[in-house]
Amino acid sequence: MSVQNEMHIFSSASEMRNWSRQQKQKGKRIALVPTMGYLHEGHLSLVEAAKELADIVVSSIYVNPTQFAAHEDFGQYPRQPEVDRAKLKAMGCSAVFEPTSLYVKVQGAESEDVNVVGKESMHPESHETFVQVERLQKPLCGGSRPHFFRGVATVVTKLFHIVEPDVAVFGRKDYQQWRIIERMVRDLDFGVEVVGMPICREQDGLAMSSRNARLTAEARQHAPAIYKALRWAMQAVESGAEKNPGTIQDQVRGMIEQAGGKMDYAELVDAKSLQPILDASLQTTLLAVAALFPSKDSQGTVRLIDNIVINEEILL
Ligand SMILES: Nc1ncnc2c1ncn2[C@@H]1O[C@H](COP(=O)(O)OP(=O)(O)OP(=O)(O)O)[C@@H](O)[C@H]1O
Ligand SMILES: CC(C)(CO)[C@@H](O)C(=O)[O-]
Ligand code: BAL
Repeated sequence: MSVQNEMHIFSSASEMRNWSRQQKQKGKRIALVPTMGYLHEGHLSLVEAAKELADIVVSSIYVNPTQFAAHEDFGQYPRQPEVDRAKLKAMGCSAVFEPTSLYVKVQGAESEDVNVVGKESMHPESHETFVQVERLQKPLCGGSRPHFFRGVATVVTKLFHIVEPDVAVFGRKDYQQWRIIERMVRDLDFGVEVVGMPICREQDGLAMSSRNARLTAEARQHAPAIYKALRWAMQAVESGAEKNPGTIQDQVRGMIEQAGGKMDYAELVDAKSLQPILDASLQTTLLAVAALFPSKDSQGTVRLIDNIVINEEILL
């Protein structure tokens, strides 16, 4: 543990938990903002929201191997811990949890976490307990990243057990992730309130994402087409001009592909159940997309996700 200008930095789970418990004994309410680092304004908006919801904000920075498959960008994921710490300190975070690993290796094993590649995700063979949110994890990102939400739910469970927050703040850019954590907390009786905050965007509409830093200059210029397509769809449904999910999905795909994106998916689903819909005008609808744009690193592509909620007032 170290203290940088009053901000505590923990790498050990037990030290983190002890500190959290001490704060609770003093009557403090704790908010957790889980991240994978390389922080931008989107992350900082979550910290800002967390400050309003609790007395103390803890942020975690951990690029979690179990939510990556071997062929994905775990190695290329951008990292800048010193800069991140300075940003969190400036935002008034009280503590940062930065574990080196959250997955226990068999004593004496030679390999590091990321060198032991499971069939679907990266974790040491010695780790065998996972949390799965059965139905919500399947559609959208679960289609092309079948390992992903199992890794997310498992690591968020661990973070909740270590930090023991009263409230945890997530971004709705990762809309499916937010819904999955909400459901996990409800189904498994975690005593944590889950809050989802709106998407922060760059001036040209591109959703802020740590992975934007990996885009080529040209791809960065073209990627705002994602948000333009989402806005077009929202306008088309809410004005009554279009309600057929298939037609809207095709248009959105076309607009993103024209900008050089390779589509993973563009889907209209019910905003709560994430199940396919027949008529976009009848319920609050999530239009979620994932598309690949060229990267400047050896991975070749960057997978960007974004979404828009249509007819939001129906759900409210
Ligand atoms: N643009 C954004 N607006 C609001 N919240 C965001 C935004 N980007 C990320 N978040 C939220 O920040 C938290 C941590 O996300 P993460 O560290 O993976 O950042 P990220 O920018 O989404 O990275 P990437 O998409 O490249 O993995 C998540 O709850 C995520 O939804
Ligand atoms: C929630 C999370 C920190 C779990 O690793 C990650 O999926 C993210 O940054 O969105
Ligand atoms: N925010 C999403 C984390 C991931 O793509 O692994």
